[in-house]
Amino acid sequence: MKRILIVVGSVYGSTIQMANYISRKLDKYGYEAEVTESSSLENVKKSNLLLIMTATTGQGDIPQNITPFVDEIKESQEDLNDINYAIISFGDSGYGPTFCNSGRTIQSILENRNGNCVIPPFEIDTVEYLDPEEPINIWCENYIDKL
Ligand SMILES: Cc1cc2nc3c(=O)[nH]c(=O)nc-3n(C[C@H](O)[C@H](O)[C@H](O)COP(=O)(O)O)c2cc1C
Repeated sequence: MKRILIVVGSVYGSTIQMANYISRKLDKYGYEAEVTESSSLENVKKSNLLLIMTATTGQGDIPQNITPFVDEIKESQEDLNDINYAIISFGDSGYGPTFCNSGRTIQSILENRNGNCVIPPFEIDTVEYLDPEEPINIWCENYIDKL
């Protein structure tokens, strides 16, 4: 069974709700998903896929709850070619140039460490959806078979 580690960056909790929602869906598809707000490279290596789901805070900043995790990846000297990852970002287009910047920053850190991006970065403009689960359903329809 494929293990998926979902690391969530959130300030107000809505991204955690979406992570729990996707986790339940992944379980139904036969994956073993774990949702966490704090993880480590060691944990990532025990999983088949690292799925980062993150909000953006401040002016394009990464939520504090995942900065230790992101810093560990950034400061690691390892080649992370064995690590498969995907990123789903949540933001608000009203923030203009910093829209979903947290996900973009993490994407570039993982690219620099040579991680293996298995699904194109997916950016959700939360103000576009009345039903917050809708973009998650779209992501699953498009990509679940690529996990
Ligand atoms: C103080 C504050 C700053 C924000 N800054 C940004 C930003 O720079 N870029 C962006 O795309 N969204 C920004 N957002 C929107 C959040 O990323 C978005 O609402 C997200 O869904 C919140 O997720 P959470 O409930 O998990 O924290 C900001 C929201 C707040 C309240």
